[in-house]
Amino acid sequence: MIYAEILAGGKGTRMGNINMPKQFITIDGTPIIIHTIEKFILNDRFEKILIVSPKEWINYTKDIIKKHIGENDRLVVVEGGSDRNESIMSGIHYIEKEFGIEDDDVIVTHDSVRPFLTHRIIEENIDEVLKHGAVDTAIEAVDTILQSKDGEIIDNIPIRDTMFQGQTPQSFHINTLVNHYNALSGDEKTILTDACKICALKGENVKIVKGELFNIKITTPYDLKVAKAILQERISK
Ligand SMILES: Nc1ccn([C@@H]2O[C@H](COP(=O)(O)OP(=O)(O)OP(=O)(O)O)[C@@H](O)[C@H]2O)c(=O)n1
Ligand SMILES: O=P(O)(O)OC[C@@H](O)[C@@H](O)[C@@H](O)CO
Repeated sequence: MIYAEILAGGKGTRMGNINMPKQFITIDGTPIIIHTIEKFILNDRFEKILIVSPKEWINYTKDIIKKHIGENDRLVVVEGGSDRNESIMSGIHYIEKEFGIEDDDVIVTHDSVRPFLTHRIIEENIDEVLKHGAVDTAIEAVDTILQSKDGEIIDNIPIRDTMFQGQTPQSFHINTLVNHYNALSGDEKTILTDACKICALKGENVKIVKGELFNIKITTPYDLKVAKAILQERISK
């Protein structure tokens, strides 16, 4: 089976002083998370689309889905976890409990706050994850990337042609992801900034799907302004 999991379990602290997690802020009258869910609903290859939300926002999430999308049997709201990867696992536990997990079951995970992903990106994630254990979405680095441990002195300037910037979706054979995650040490878990790193750390080949420059993650108030501009100028169409 092919599942989608939209990650909305975060609080959005870098967005500053807001009265709700950033995924619920509206752009053009529609909450960011709804813009994102709408992209996934359009793809009928997903059996279920899980949305992980903070415990205290579950009812609110269900309410706005009802208001903007209506009843949809494929959408399921699940409680998130203490960090991003724990939220992914929380969705997977739900799948295991409700449906069981077969070796060929795959999951396409995506940040709720990246509403500008395209149909092509979703389709390529599905096609590639059916062939590989793990898939990341990335764009070629435009700037030269500097490496510095102390933020003062440059240690290394890697060859730019080999540098990419990771986005989401990130897609996995569910059992592969769970096995690698469970094999991580506590120290390894602390350095994770995404789920593909779980697989990369454990030697799994992670296939790259081409992302888009406009597939931004809305993290700060600046990103919110950029997101409004992307929508108004129809840059992501
Ligand atoms: N426990 C968590 C933490 C994050 N996320 C989700 O992961 C995505 C990317 O994370 P990020 O942008 O860091 O979101 P927040 O953790 O909400 O932001 P901040 O770090 O500023 O608090 C977001 O859609 C967020 O809701 C999640 O599902 N569960
Ligand atoms: O919470 P952070 O903003 O550090 O990380 C989020 C990331 O995991 C994710 O959105 C992609 O950027 C993956 O590369």
